[in-house]
Amino acid sequence: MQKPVINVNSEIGTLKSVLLKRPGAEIENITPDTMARLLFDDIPYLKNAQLEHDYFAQLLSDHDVEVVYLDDLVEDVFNQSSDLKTAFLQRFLDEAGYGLGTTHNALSEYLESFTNNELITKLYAGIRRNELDFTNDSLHDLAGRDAANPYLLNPLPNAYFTRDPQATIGNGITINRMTYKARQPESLFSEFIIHHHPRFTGKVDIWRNRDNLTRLEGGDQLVLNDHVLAIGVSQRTSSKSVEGLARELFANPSSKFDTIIAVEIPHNHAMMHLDTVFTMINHDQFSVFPGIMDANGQMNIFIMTPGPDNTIKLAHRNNLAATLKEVLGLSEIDVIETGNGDAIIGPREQWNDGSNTLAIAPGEVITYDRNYVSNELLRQHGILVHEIRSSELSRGRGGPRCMSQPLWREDL
Ligand SMILES: NC(=O)NCCC[C@H](N)C(=O)O
Repeated sequence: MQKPVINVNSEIGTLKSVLLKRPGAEIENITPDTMARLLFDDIPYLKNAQLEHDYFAQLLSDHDVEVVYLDDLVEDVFNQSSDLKTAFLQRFLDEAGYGLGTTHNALSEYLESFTNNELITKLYAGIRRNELDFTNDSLHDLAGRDAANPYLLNPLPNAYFTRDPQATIGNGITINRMTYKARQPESLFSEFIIHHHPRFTGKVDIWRNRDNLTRLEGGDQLVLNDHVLAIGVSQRTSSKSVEGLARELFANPSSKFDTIIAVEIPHNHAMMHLDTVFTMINHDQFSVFPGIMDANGQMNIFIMTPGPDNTIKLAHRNNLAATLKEVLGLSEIDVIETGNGDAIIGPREQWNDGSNTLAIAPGEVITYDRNYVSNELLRQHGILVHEIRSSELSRGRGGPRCMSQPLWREDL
């Protein structure tokens, strides 16, 4: 492996480079009827969502963070090679259920008629059934047809949550098999740029690839330090994936990771990933939503470490703070409760991603402005908090950590 191009050995090291996706036309293809399966609870107003996102990007740039747009990287590769573009389109259509037949041919021809920039916008935005005029005379298409769906190609409105389709860990990455159909195409883009963009080709360890059939999402993958990960066992990440990743990381000589804490959280939409209820904000400070614990403050946590002959040792724990102290070698930690642990404010602010902080340096975070109780509490605990506007972005149920994929953090 050459000089690394990805370096993420913590959740808090000074952020130097990050992958974003600005919300685009895909947001305007959410309707009340499709909202639930597209994993939205409301329809954001695109113009303001973009303004809010641009503000987020500007704040990052102002702090010396390189902002890289995922779709720009895809376009770079399309511009370099029309063969790679065609192969990508074929795979995209194949996974959408149009491997061959009349619809495949019509869609292919339609997509190839755009400039590369427009094409990428289109792939994210989706294609409506009535956008193309063709006669469907293929059994292949008739069999797989879902006439109730207004789209031939579904929009990908969750693409601005760049945290989830892949996850950077150390000098490598996992390219994730997403849980729901609504998000599965997103990691095709990640796979494409990691394999083909000159910034990454041959320079990144791929810890786990997209061909795995068990679900894994980046919102559940937290890099606590240069050898310890926390991974949520959640609505989106299965225990099988956590074990598979542990096997890979423990056995691969390029990996320094030797401890994974698998943290079981409730399986629901309000807290679909571990980072919606738990983030690291300083060496010894964490934001936690207490609703993930039972009335006695307990939960299911498994510490995984390498055993003899490629086995994995499992140790059960039930207290999050005690487990963090144990695996991070800390004598004390500061657990800051979302909404100050209040029975109403806590769940309200968690719903709008009050726990989902993005650390840009130790003790310095970006949060949504609407979570003012949690933000004030963070300040009282000595954290430097930068607030971003959040009326529209929050409607997709993800916050600053969800909207960002670090590519480089300074080592601690
Ligand atoms: N890491 C995150 O928690 N990402 C937020 C993803 C929200 C998106 N609407 C989803 O349900 O997948």
